[in-house]
Amino acid sequence: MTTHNNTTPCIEFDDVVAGYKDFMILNNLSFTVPKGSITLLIGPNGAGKSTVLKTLFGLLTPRQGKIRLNGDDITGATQKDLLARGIAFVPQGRNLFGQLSVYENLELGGITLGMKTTHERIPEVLEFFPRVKERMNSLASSLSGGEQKQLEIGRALLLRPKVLLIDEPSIGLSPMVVQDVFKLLRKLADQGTTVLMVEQNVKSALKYSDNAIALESGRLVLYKSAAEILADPQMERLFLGGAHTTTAAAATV
Ligand SMILES: Nc1ncnc2c1ncn2[C@@H]1O[C@H](COP(=O)(O)OP(=O)(O)OP(=O)(O)O)[C@@H](O)[C@H]1O
Repeated sequence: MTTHNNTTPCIEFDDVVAGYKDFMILNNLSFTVPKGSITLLIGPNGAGKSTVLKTLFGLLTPRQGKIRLNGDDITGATQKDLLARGIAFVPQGRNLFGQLSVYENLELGGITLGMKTTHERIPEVLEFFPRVKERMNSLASSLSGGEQKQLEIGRALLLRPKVLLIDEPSIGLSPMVVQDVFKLLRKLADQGTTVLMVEQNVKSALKYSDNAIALESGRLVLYKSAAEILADPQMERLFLGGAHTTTAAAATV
């Protein structure tokens, strides 16, 4: 949680409807994510949090509405275009090539950059993760869960993303490693990266976030600053997975 006052919109969802085949998950969803902030997506299982990230990363095409990045319409843009515009996605779970080395996994992350740039950037990314750096030549599958997640984040950082989408980074990590991941995200946001994160570990994540958006059935039910939520005596209800609060009606959207 910081005292960021930057309200320049980076990501805008404008009346977005999106889903799988004929089943719509996001229902007329509108919100704005300010530049250089960490915004946390919260809500019960199946609310559509991951679907927001997937839609933003071009894995789903909105059926209706607009998505904008720094004012540019990116609705329906290809993943290649979105990567070129600086959007990186760290999905839920493990997404490494276990039988390749740590270094080779990083090389693959830089495939759109070309090998020269990738090799220049790998050392700078590894500076964020000293333990991963020590294991540079080990198989990715031999890293601990926390180190593997750090490597995945490092692979995304190779692209020097302007927007980092990250889905449940804390899964399978010890509380201390989770704090390290959140601290790193905070540092990146303070340097200007816009972070949109899905995280079940709400209370802990809020401490490092600027704003939170609560979804229910693909609809926005609350948009508040992290500070306000943390100070709200009813906030525990959010952490139990139900985003219905009496504050929802008064939410600032
Ligand atoms: N590939 C898919 N095909 C069809 N339905 C899907 C697909 N992926 C997700 N869904 C459905 O979309 C809905 C929203 O899923 P989503 O993963 O966005 O929820 P979430 O809020 O991230 O939930 P969780 O906290 O459980 O991860 C769920 O009902 C889910 O079953």
